[in-house]
Amino acid sequence: MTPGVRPLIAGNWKMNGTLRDAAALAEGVRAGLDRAPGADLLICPPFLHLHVAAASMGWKPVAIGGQDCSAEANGAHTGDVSAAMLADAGCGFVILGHSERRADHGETDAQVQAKAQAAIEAGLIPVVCVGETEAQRDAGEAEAVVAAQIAGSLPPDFAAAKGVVAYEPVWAIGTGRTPTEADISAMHNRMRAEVAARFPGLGETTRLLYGGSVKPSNAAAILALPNVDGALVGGASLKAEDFLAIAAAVPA
Ligand SMILES: O=C(CO)[C@H](O)COP(=O)(O)O
Repeated sequence: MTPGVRPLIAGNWKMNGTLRDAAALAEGVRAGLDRAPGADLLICPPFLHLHVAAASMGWKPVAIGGQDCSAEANGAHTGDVSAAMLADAGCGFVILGHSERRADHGETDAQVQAKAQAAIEAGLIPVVCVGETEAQRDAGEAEAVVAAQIAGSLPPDFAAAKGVVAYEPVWAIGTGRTPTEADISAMHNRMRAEVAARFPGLGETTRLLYGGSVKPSNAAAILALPNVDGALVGGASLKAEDFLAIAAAVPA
């Protein structure tokens, strides 16, 4: 953890479940909140399930987020959802630049930066994802790739808007494989240096999350690492029990 920074445990539900599932999952998280007093919690349902999740929370105290937004404010952009629409639906956050968006939709750093700026202007906190592929790690390029993604994906207002960076090595997502604690530490230390250099006076306390096969059994060790200020959880966030167990693993 980073001294003075309140941890954030975020659940990315991806494209899973029905309205009924979303209501039950959100209610399960809300009902178990007292197990995780040491962290802020964020759930990111699919767009169509945002309203039932928000209603279940009574709009608080678990934050709600989208999984993407348009860089455009409105207009003829079929299929897109604007940042203002997310805010209107009860969101306080939005995940941007997830590796699945970068891979499935060809999103570039410049596009992610534009989306993050749009999110900030709509009053949302962007959670910008970065991370290397397995080939990039094997080639010894992991830190350089992540540093370049940070340089290219974060808009100038990012740190002042309390933007969050999530390190998610692509090869660790949904695979059950995680980097070693030493590798996570090395990457998060590098990320801290990059963000602090880019945003002097603010980047030192920017929340840096780790994501990629986080589960109850490995959460405590990962969350105890310096410069790891929380987690972005995929599969394990689909069970309230597991998500809350991860949040409860935040060091006191
Ligand atoms: O979604 C994640 C959180 O964004 C990330 O992809 C990790 O997924 P997981 O490996 O299923 O936890």
